[in-house]
Amino acid sequence: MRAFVLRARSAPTDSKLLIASVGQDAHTEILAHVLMNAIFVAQSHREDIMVHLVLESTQDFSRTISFSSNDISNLSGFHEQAWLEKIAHALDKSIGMNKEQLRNVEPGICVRTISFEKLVGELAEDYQLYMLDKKGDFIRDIELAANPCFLLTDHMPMPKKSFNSLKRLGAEKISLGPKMLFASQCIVLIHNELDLTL
Ligand SMILES: C[S@@+](CC[C@H](N)C(=O)[O-])C[C@H]1O[C@@H](n2cnc3c(N)ncnc32)[C@H](O)[C@@H]1O
Repeated sequence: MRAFVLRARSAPTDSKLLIASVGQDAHTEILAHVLMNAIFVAQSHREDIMVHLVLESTQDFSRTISFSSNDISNLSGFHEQAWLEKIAHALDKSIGMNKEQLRNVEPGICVRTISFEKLVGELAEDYQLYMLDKKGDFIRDIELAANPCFLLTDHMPMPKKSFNSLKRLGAEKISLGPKMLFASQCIVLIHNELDLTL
């Protein structure tokens, strides 16, 4: 299983705001781009991929929306709008949830009121964590674990205090090269590196 976590610090947990923020300062289109590139290939989808989107601009709790590529069905198309609809629907389903609860939204999609820190603490039990960082070890100079989980951010960088807790969880910093890329572009390159080793 390959997992990707997008820490979307500027993404609203209100579905209407989320949709209204496409192309605006919060750049919520990033979430759809990440899902597109993590899960789809031409005319098909990848197997054994988990994507966790953590939306942190909230009045109550962060929302972690998790997508399992093996189980998702009835998407309305291979496009960003289809993913934004799924995210908005999950957010609507999460209204009224208390802290650290889970709700199944539909096959392959669930929403939880857990924080980024709590999520990565759980993931560290099953995955080797890799934090994407231009100053990390170049991806081709290391051997990636069989069960990698890649941690990315939106346009707002990871807060400094998160680095120490991630280090304690064994997270390694990896780089994809000298250019600052979008999170979704990082995902394409990571998939390709792993595809080449299969
Ligand atoms: C648009 S970047 C985030 C930019 C953010 N303002 C910053 O300064 O970190 C989105 C994500 O891609 C990762 N990223 C972008 N280019 C990268 C590269 N060349 N190597 C590794 N990670 C990269 C960043 O670490 C971040 O997780």
